[in-house]
Amino acid sequence: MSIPVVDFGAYSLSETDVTEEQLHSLVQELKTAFTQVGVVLLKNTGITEEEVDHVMDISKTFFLQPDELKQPFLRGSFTNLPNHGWVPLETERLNPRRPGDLKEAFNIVSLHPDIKWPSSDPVQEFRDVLTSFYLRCKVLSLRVLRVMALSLGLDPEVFLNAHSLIGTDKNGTTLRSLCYPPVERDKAKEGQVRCGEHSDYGSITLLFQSCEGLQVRSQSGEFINAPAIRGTVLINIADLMQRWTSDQFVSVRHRVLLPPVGDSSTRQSLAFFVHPEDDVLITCCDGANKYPPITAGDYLMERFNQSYGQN
Ligand SMILES: O=C(O)CCC(=O)C(=O)O
Ligand SMILES: [Fe+2]
Repeated sequence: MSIPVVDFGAYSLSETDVTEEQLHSLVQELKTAFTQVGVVLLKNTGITEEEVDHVMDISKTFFLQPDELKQPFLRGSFTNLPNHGWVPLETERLNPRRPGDLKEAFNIVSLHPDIKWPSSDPVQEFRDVLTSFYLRCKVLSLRVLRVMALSLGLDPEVFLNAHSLIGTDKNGTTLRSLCYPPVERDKAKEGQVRCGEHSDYGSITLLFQSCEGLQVRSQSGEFINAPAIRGTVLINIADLMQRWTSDQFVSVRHRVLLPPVGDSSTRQSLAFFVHPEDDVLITCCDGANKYPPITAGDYLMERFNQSYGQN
């Protein structure tokens, strides 16, 4: 298996007039990718390498600060936003059978003006840079969701209607900036990895990577290295979308292992996890009733409890 690369230029963020013909060809390409592989690399989306670099640079500056400066933003300390904030090293297990993941993260779930942001001298730009990137990812996601609905012969608005409150506390969509620090092999615990194997929880995920390291599991069960091509965004189907489409779109398991011995580099990535509104009831879109209806919010809480060792 290899990950298909699709040119999204005709419907990129800077394009306002996509023709029927161009849209039709994107619909076909994304249908093949999402029904057969579950993942695609999109190029020419309108989100530039420079934008991604800028978000990664300011994020790295934040992560390199001492923990006591990050502590006030700890995940779990924001009222009504259980997933918002800083996730320290080794506190999350995306595969609950492994030790804590060797990664640090910052999750942005809501853009509400009252939320407090890191703003000390070296990270004064953090809020503006991450907010504008969040909004760019939101627009791209909505374009992709439209193409996805068309590819299943559905009303083009069907997924969009369930994603109209992205960036508010009624919707779980999250921009997560991830940082995988250099690994000291002799200190790593048995079975510990950078990011345990898992599938994502929501509709789709957009992923920007600084370098290779991500592995994606093919439908036949082997893990393959995902290329990190500058200027592209990797988009994968997540579990709720698979359920919503009665398994027509397939979500993919993926992971980030430890780097090879002797490689002491830092890895960074930016993941935009797209979710429907919390109160949207997800029922199979083809009427098949293959899975019982569940609200997007209940489904998400169930999955978080597994990753943070509760339940
Ligand atoms: O960092 C990566 O490349 C993958 C991160 C990921 O899969 C996740 O946080 O869900
Ligand atoms: Fe993931």
